[in-house]
Amino acid sequence: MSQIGATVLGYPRIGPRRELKRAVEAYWADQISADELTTTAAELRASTWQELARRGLDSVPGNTFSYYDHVLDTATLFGAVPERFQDTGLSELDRYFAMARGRPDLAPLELTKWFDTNYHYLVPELAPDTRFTLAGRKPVDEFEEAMRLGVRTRPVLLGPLTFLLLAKPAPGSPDGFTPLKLADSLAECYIELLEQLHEAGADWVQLDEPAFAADRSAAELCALRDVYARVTAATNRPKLLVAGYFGDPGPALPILAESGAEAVSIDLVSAPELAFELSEMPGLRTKTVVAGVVDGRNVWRTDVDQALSRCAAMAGSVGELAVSTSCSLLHVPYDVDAETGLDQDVRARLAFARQKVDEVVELNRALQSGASANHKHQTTSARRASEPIDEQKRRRAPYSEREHAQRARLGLPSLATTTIGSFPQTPDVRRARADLRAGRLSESEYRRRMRAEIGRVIRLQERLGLDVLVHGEPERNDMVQYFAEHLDGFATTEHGWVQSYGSRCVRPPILHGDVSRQAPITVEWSSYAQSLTGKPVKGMLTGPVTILAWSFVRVDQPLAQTADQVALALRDEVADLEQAGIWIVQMDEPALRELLPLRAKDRKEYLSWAVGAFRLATAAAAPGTQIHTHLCYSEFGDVIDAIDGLDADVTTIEAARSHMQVIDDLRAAEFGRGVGPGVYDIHSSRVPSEDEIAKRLIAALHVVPPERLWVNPDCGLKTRAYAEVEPALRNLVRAAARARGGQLA
Ligand SMILES: CN1c2c(nc(N)[nH]c2=O)NC[C@@H]1CNc1ccc(C(=O)N[C@@H](CCC(=O)N[C@@H](CCC(=O)N[C@@H](CCC(=O)O)C(=O)O)C(=O)O)C(=O)O)cc1
Ligand SMILES: N[C@@H](CCS)C(=O)O
Ligand SMILES: [Zn+2]
Repeated sequence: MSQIGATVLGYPRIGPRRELKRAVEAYWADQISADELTTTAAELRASTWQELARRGLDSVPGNTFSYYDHVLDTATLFGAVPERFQDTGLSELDRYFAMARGRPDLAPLELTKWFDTNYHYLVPELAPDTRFTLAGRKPVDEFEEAMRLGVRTRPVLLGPLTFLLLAKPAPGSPDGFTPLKLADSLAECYIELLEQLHEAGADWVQLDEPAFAADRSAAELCALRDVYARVTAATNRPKLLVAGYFGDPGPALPILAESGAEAVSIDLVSAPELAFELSEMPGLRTKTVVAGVVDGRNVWRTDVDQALSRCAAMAGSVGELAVSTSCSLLHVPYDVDAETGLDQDVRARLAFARQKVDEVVELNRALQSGASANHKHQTTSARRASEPIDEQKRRRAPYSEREHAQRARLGLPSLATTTIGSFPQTPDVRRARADLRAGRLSESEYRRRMRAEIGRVIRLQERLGLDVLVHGEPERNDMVQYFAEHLDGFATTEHGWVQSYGSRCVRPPILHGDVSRQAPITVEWSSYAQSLTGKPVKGMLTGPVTILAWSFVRVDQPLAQTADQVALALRDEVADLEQAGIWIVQMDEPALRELLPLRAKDRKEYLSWAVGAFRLATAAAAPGTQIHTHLCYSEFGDVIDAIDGLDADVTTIEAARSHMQVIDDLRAAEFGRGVGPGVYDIHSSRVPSEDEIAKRLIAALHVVPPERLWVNPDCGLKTRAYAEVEPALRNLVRAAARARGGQLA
């Protein structure tokens, strides 16, 4: 049987030119048939396997393809389809997409972020009566498909424990039910699947268990031991590689070391100290340890000497040593070579997925030959920013004084209505930007079109009767990339797409050096919008933590220091907006929760610098300038104190999807400033009724006094269409008016 040798834990699947995104979206729009979609998918899989084999991997991961999300794939594979999606009369493929995206009459599964990355998965819903069955053949079919092309893959499956730990109890489940209670029945299905893969000729299967990089209870660790005892005891099965990543698996590692699995992989990028601790785990002496020395989540070339010395440290403690990436390469773009516009110095320091495959192969070769490679790649610049000054993180007046000054200046009503910033990015707007990039449109014509769009957005908001207007962000391709394109110290890519969720992708900027701002970035657009209306226009900025969270960051200085550099640049932007007569500035921090360390012991330090960076960016604002912040995409209950610590005058926060759960969190924290719990779920095309919004306002008014309650959607409207946005906002404004008039009871 083959050894693992050089491998990667997973690979991007959207296609080097986003072929899958385009095909899936065309299928949804009825522009191509299911057959055409499956053909594109098969072509993408084939080219991935062939390329990975050609580049010299000894073990090629399989089953890394997904039409939407690998957690959803796992749920459907094991028959965990919530009742509302059964008997719909839909084809298997359409039912799968309905679970992901919903239908007018069917709520989708909840979407949430994958550990501390910018990828989002669909949350399986499990109930006490969920009966797992092996309902599909995807991993087996794809294994056989690859075999026909001459590649024996190593099918990658989401591990049973991580699957259960990522799931949530289905609505209506009794108190005390946890998905983990279904472990026995799920283990049986894994055994059946492993038998099928064995029969098909798979010699290795990878089971991903990243959930153990977070704090886990004794019961969860026990379940890990029991399930793996059961699964590994199966007789007709391939060898098992259990992959832990995104951090130190802590007490899970000795359990896996003593289990019957033939291999474990460890993430030596996030937990390099593990390389020196394996000697304490005798169970590993008979196992293959897959050393995750090539960073699967960042884009810097690997320091070969450092990687080899980590491998060398493990040599005496393990059976076989294999070389790999720290995690799946899902989180990095395909190919540096496609980026012809990048600065040469920056480019020379980068490795995307393809280059990382080459690095793994090269490292494994060096390891086998016992040679120490003499390549040295300095990952990032070593320049240092000046120390942040604590006084710069405090506003000039306490909230009570600021509230007074802002009330006098802005004269807003109770339950003031606003939106979160972006309005629909219409095909015309996106096309104009594509034309600008391609040189088909001049810079001045592009600006003229964006101003025309801003004019339309302002007129619409005036017609609807909103109180605080926005310019609509038409000029932004993305809320982080746009700022990166205007700041020194960042590089941006042309083709560096990474899947964020489903067919949606982002191009994370590359933060490679010291960050600074040469000139105002947003002032021109916000002041143009303000010139068109007598109502206040909110300036719109992305906060330092979110800019870091959604970029590839330098690793040669602490993140806290980089955050303060970004914050100082934004601080200048806030000052310029004030200077231009913008009295309300929103600094979005949707990713504040996203960077929260997986282990509780590391959180205090993170929250301290993250909150500090936000304050550094905003605190210089005059007391009469109203600072808003906006948070979304997460549940914020466990960071509510940090949100309070941001000291923003108004916090708008996603709430509609979580049934206004945030209201209870705010009550518990005695949150004493302006708050806008989102009353309209912008993730769905459904138009919320006036009554429904009014009910949400009633719930909020139990906790927040009317003069501090803001009425707004959950998040920006960029992914929606005007046909939905206009009636939804009309209902929102009407519901607020009813509430102001006390007509809610
Ligand atoms: C809020 N979220 C974000 C995250 N990370 C970010 N960096 N940004 C975010 O907004 N993480 C958490 C969440 C994730 N959510 C989303 C939501 C929506 C998207 C999304 O819609 N992505 C778009 C791409 C956006 C973009 O960069 N647009 C560019 C390029 C557009 C493009 O593809 N152009 C075409 C030509 C178009 C034409 O001719 O009509 C082309 O180049 O081929 C732009 O507007 O200029 C997506 O389509 O996937 C992502 C994450
Ligand atoms: N201002 C941004 C925030 C998104 S989280 C928007 O409205 O799209
Ligand atoms: Zn948002």
